[in-house]
Amino acid sequence: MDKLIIEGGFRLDGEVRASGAKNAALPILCAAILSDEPLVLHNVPHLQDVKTTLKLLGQMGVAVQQHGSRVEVNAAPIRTHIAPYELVKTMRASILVLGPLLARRGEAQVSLPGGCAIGARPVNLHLMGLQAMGAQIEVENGFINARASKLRGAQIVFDTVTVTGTENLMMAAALAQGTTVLENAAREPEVVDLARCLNAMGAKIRGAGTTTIVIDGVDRLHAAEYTILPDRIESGTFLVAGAMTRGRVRVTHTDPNLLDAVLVKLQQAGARIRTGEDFIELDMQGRRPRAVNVHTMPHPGFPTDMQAQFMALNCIAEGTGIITETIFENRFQHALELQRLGADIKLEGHTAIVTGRERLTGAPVMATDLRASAALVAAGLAAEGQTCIDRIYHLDRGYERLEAKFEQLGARIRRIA
Ligand SMILES: CC(=O)N[C@H]1[C@@H](OP(=O)(O)OP(=O)(O)OC[C@H]2O[C@@H](n3ccc(=O)[nH]c3=O)[C@H](O)[C@@H]2O)O[C@H](CO)[C@@H](O)[C@@H]1O
Ligand SMILES: C=C(OP(=O)(O)O)C(=O)O
Repeated sequence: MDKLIIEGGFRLDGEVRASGAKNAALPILCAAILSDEPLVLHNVPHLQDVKTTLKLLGQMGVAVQQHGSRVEVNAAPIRTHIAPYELVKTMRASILVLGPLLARRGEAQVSLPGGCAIGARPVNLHLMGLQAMGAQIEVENGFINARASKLRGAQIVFDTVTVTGTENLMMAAALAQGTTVLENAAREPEVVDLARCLNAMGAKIRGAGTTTIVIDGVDRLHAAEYTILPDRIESGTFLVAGAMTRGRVRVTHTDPNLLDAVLVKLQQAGARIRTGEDFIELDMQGRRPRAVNVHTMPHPGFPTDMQAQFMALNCIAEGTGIITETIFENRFQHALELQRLGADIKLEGHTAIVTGRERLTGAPVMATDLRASAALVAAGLAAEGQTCIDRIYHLDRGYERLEAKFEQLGARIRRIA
């Protein structure tokens, strides 16, 4: 198993390019199932979850061609509606084939998904929505078996805001008979990106980015070409690491509008932030960050996918910061590992009280999930001495060439097999 070795305690200084967003690329790749014409995508990030999705699509008979960040997916030859456990278990987003398979083929057999162990993560709202659209669904032997001769438009109110739930139903509704209204829908930029791509394929979706999305079903979707939006969580991860090392980091090919809640917190932490249309520059001017309070919320609130990185920031900041996680019930596993680097963290239910230490010291640690791993990398870069991070396959699921990009910023980081 690969590990990362970090020699920490040095300022990051430099420029790094953001990749395309994992959480937009994954649903958009699944959207290709809805059409029998090619979907050409640009800015697709090279990371393990994308590879797994392409393998899953390939196994269903979908034709895939990849040249760098350009991926062409053609679902004309699709021949099966089964998403097997072996592939689905590694990746939460594989549930996103359910809606498209059901809409296009009238049938889907999808293993219950895996992914980051950050909470129970049920899919009841995905299933409830599809049932409201006329699907018959049974869960048996670890598989969701769904059937519908033709999905019908429906009025669906989500009990809880769900990102992939909104995406799955939006895709299913694109080919349903009649109009679907999704109430209390997720407003994440990745939901908007999916809606834009579907509309480029001929779907009739309006309201994406608000809490009410209206989808007029169409008979078929056609070929399209689309560019995936930048990864706001990857961008935010580089900025936090820059702040923790009292450095200067410029992220290019990104979109500052996607990171409002995160940039506010970085400014509160004492960072000087400068933005342009497609870049964000953070400069700590050599100063130690100040601790900040963070309360995770659905978009446009503070993203849970940046919570671990801000906990790491508070570990080395001046003062005490309170982190409240409201989305996932088990997303504090990084706290125990950060304590190995000398952090002062008290956990009380879904709250973590973090008192910053002047210095952290390197230690062997274990990555437990994707953003926990990113937090450990940032902490390792700020800690004095050597940090060795084990189980980095979590990191490879969601970051493209992470160590190469950090090296570009001056980090002393290497991968060992
Ligand atoms: C591939 C992808 O885009 N993953 C993102 C997506 O995950 P994902 O879409 O899985 O997360 P959700 O938005 O669905 O989860 C939000 C909350 O709703 C609950 N819930 C969800 C569905 C359901 O049917 N029933 C239910 O109770 C979940 O347990 C959780 O407590 O949004 C999360 C929240 O921003 C991010 O952390 C993930 O990075
Ligand atoms: C939790 C995440 O991913 P997933 O939903 O794919 O497990 C994430 O991207 O932080």
